[in-house]
Amino acid sequence: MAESSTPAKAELLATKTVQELLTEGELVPQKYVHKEGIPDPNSSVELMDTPVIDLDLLTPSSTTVEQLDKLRSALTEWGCFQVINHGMTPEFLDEVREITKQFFAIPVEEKQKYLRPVNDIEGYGNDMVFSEQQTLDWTDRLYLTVYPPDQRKLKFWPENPKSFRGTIDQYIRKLQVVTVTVLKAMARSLNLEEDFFLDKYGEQRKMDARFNFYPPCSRPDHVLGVKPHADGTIITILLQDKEVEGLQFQKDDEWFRALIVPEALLINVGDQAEILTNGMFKSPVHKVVTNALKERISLAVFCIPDSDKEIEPSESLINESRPRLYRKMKNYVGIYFEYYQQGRRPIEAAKI
Ligand SMILES: O=C(O)CCC(=O)C(=O)O
Ligand SMILES: [Fe+2]
Repeated sequence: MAESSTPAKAELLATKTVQELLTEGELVPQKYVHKEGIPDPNSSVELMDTPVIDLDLLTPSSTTVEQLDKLRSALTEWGCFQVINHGMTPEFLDEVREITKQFFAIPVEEKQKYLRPVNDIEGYGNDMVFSEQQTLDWTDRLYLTVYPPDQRKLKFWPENPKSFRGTIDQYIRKLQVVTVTVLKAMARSLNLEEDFFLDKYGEQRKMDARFNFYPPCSRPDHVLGVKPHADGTIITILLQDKEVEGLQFQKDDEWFRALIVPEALLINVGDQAEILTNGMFKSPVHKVVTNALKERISLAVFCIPDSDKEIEPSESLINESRPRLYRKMKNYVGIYFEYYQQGRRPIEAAKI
């Protein structure tokens, strides 16, 4: 989640979408080039060994100690895991991927109807640009608030493909159930009260969806699909492309490739869960590399706590050997952007 709120006083610059650039010529503009180069953008990077967990085995009635251990060690070591048996068929997930591809494939002029206004976060376009110095991401996006339903700005919701709105509505409904089950299991895995994370997620919880489209890029050794960042969420639920890799996670200063499991959702811890667990769960730094030949899509759904909730480490995870690492924060996503654009990790703002 590289964007979350609109900062008050930045000068916003309009840019073209990557798809538009590509219709104009082959050359990658300097604004996208990381001069120092991208270390190892391709498959010589090792695969992560995060677990694939059956969601059914995380429900209170069927959880075993073994499952919770598996979950806890994935979230403390990597900050992410993949989940299967989440109540959606592989065909339905393919449909979600398909409508994403179809939206980005409609003519540019038609997509312009959904264009993100320069000072808004929602809509179709690319990164908000704050300075001439910002290195841009090689991606086009559609960013939508998808939950609660009454906060949807339908003017940004595509009518083409026809099934877009209905399919996303259904997908988001299913994700409510997944989110509740996962947040409860996360709490139980740390011996916290089952509703610990859910309470912090709050009544006024929000979900934003970011549909990502990464066109092929002729310079994968110097251009990133998404710069390294951690998400400002409590958790993020990601539907990856079924065939094309690109996502990488950092662990102990090394990068690892996320495995594609077509029928799975990838769930990662966000900064707010790292704060709530006093650093027990890691909000992992991740990035997306580009591919010279193939396009890639993904759909990230950001679970964002009620901005009125105070987010601070659980007392039960603070002790002599693990002193309190973070202070109390409110509306974390409000500070997220400011830090991100300065190239700093927003979670630093919460560090004691
Ligand atoms: O495209 C991906 O796989 C990940 C995108 C991502 O990290 C994000 O949108 O925050
Ligand atoms: Fe992310």
